[in-house]
Amino acid sequence: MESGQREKLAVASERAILVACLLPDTEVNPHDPLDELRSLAATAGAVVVDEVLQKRQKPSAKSFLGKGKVQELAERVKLHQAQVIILENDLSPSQIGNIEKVCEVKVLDRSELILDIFAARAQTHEARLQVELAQLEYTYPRLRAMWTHLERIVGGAPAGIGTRGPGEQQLEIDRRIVQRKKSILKKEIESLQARKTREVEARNTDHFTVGLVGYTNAGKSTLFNTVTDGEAYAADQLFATLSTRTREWKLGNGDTVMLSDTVGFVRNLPHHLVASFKATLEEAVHSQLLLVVLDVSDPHCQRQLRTVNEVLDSIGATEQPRLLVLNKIDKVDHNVDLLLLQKEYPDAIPLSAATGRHIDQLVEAVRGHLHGGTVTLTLNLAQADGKALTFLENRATVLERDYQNDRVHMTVKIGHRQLDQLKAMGTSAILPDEHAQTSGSGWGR
Ligand SMILES: Nc1nc2c(ncn2[C@@H]2O[C@H](COP(=O)(O)OP(=O)(O)OP(=O)(O)O)[C@@H](O)[C@H]2O)c(=O)[nH]1
Ligand SMILES: [Mg+2]
Repeated sequence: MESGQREKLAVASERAILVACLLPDTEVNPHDPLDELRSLAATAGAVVVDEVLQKRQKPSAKSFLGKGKVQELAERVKLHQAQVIILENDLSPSQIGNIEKVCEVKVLDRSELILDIFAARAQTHEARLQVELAQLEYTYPRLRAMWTHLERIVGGAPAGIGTRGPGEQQLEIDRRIVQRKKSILKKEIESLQARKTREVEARNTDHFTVGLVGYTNAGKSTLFNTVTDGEAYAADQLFATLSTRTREWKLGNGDTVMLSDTVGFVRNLPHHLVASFKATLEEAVHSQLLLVVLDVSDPHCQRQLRTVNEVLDSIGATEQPRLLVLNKIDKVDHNVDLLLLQKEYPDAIPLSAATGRHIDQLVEAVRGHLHGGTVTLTLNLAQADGKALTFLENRATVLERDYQNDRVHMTVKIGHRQLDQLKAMGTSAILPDEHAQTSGSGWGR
């Protein structure tokens, strides 16, 4: 085949060969380096017909894999009548092109596979815009590079990913048009984000907000449905949820919080996706408490927890407390991971979102965070305490506010961690002693 391998990036029901090139710093499961790629491929609907591993000290500049390995792949493609090669590693456009030339089938890297899944799943207007932008940024240069050494232009409207997002058709369009399209998409997304931020902030002042975060397939949507009678889509596949949903969670005794379900994380999420899905995670970034949901029946749950914490740090969700939820305990009896996690995180709550077991403990813990402690303080506005004031408005619940000249006396409900942050921000702002005192119980957990 001399051209057109990549006219259609979707891999649904295609025969796929999975390949991982293991470099000294490749972050995969050493016992089964292809496990995650396998689930991603299955989620995208590919049929895996073969798996290939190669160990190298560094990638080959030309085709990432060694020359002999690429030859071997070409033979395996023929043997299994494979239609696509999917690599664990992220390749440069020309490396992809070079493997395609030898193997005569299309080649996708991990980021493109994830993009493909996102493209198929994106349901809201915003999610679609984000996927489209990410495809323009990531896939377009790769298609373009391929194109330059193709002699013949394949006409006709492509199916599959090309109809969902910007696919092969874009190849015929001038680069400048793509640039213009990108900036229009960015503007549109920015305005959606700004609106969302305003909505989230408005919600935060009315209600205590709780965000569900975690690795994809951890059970966030199941937990969301269990506690809110919501109807978030829960399914045994990766990235079942692609946009955020928020509902009331009644904790009993008249206590209500707003709970948001969010998109799941995955190791090494392509950075264009991290950037573009930040908006989807906006609710999580701004929520006052994060419930980190972990699937303890997954043998890689420890690693997944690390990924989740890293992603949260990278999107700036660092101010609110994180409460660890050890989900799917109905699937395991005292496995080692569960015991280790409980030892390491004594506040973690083991439960089953599916059966409802120990949900009451979660409710109690959230209630503890909701009530936090009450602090009375005075901000001296003449001393440039605008920052502290904004912080309080966003991160605490203001119960009372009384302006007197250049001072504002406030009573706020605030968590431990937030109070520490407030203090670190400039204690001159807070008049101590008789004005600033903490009261009440139920701090944290
Ligand atoms: N056995 C068991 N299965 C569960 C439990 N919670 C969730 N599941 C199953 O795990 C799968 C994934 O659940 P979801 O709720 O869709 O997971 P998610 O975290 O929302 O996933 P994404 O939306 O992809 O990020 C589904 O098949 C659920 O039925 C549980 O407590 N026990
Ligand atoms: Mg979900």
